[in-house]
Amino acid sequence: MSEPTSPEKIFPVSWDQFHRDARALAWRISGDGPFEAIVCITRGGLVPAAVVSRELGIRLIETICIASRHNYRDQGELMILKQVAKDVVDKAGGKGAGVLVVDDLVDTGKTASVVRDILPDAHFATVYAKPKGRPLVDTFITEVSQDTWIYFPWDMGLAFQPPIAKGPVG
Ligand SMILES: O=P(O)(O)OC[C@H]1O[C@H](OP(=O)(O)OP(=O)(O)O)[C@H](O)[C@@H]1O
Ligand code: HPA
Ligand SMILES: [Mg+2]
Repeated sequence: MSEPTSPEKIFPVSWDQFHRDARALAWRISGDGPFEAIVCITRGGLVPAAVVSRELGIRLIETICIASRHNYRDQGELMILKQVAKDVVDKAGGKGAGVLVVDDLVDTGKTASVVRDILPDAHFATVYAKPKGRPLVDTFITEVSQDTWIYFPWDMGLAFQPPIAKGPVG
């Protein structure tokens, strides 16, 4: 079932800001390791996972491929397109101890709870968090309100801005 999602506020994030926030995430979790592997939740987790793996020197990177928003913002059925490889799940007792799970954000928490079921002892880190999903993450950098939509740099491009004096367009 899709949920009605029409956030009132927007939070646009530039590449520069995202890099700084992802690096801050690496700093914050640097004392929580050591981590043997990163499990990155694609696609949004790919970029922060690259930054965190570089900062913390973690070279074993696995993915779990999950899609839930098939029509842009509206959340639909959550589909696991690719599972975590067995050798990574089997590390440190089979519950994810020593594994760092990385995603761009936690919103309703549905994606995070599915991954937690697979890796209950993993450390779960996201760059951004909304209140509903926040209890499911161990570490995040910035919290935004539930009615805020985060625009990631890979979803945006440069666009002409009409002068303020021209008034609102449309
Ligand atoms: O907490 P939730 O409400 O589950 O939402 C958070 C998830 O939604 C987005 O992924 P999406 O399924 O849209 O796929 P994408 O990463 O490929 O953009 C985002 O990257 C998170 O993984
Ligand atoms: N922005 C981008 N993708 C998302 C969001 C958001 O606020 N919530 C869930 N997926
Ligand atoms: Mg995602």
